[in-house]
Amino acid sequence: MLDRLVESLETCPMVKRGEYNYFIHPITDGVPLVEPALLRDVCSAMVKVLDLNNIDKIVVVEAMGIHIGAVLSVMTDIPMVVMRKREYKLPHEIPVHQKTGYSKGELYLNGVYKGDRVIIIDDVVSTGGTMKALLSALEIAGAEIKDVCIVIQRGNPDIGRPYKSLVKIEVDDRVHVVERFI
Ligand SMILES: O=P(O)(O)OC[C@H]1O[C@H](OP(=O)(O)OP(=O)(O)O)[C@H](O)[C@@H]1O
Ligand SMILES: Nc1nc2[nH]cnc2c(=O)[nH]1
Repeated sequence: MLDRLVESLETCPMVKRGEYNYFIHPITDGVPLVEPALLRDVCSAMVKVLDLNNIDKIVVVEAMGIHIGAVLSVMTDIPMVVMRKREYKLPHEIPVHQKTGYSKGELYLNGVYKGDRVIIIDDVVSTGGTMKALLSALEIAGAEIKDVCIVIQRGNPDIGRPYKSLVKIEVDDRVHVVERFI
């Protein structure tokens, strides 16, 4: 099920972002082309890995969680919430600070309320900064986090709670897939 993901990761191009070795891949960048079969493989694997019983909302973070969340939402009929990089100043909007290995900024959560049973999905976890920001916003909202699944785990980042991933990679001058969880 994940052969296409593994093969495309092991052959994807790398660039430097400062001192950070950044891999460029369709799932994490939408570049150069997102093949439907790859997206289908990833979301089918997520359906197998995630506990989808009694879930109110799928929560993703702008930007490269959106395409995965959209496909999963259509597959499961569970609505999706997108945590944005732009504020809307809606009532109950929750702002948090995001820091990754190469960037920082603000994230704004709307549309999640006390008692919502949510799952979190994202394309990659590296320093864990984005997940920690999202988790803190969901805690403020009073949501119940039922499961977390991230497509690509880069190293062993701690996000302050257990999470699932489909593949684990190590990155030097190229990507090495060191584990596949399904
Ligand atoms: O574990 P971390 O170090 O936080 O890195 C993981 C995050 O990095 C990317 O987000 P980013 O906001 O950089 O880019 P995007 O807008 O292309 O998703 C990616 O989509 C993850 O959310
Ligand atoms: N595409 C991509 N996204 C990331 N987010 C955090 N690290 C990376 C990376 O190396 N590549």
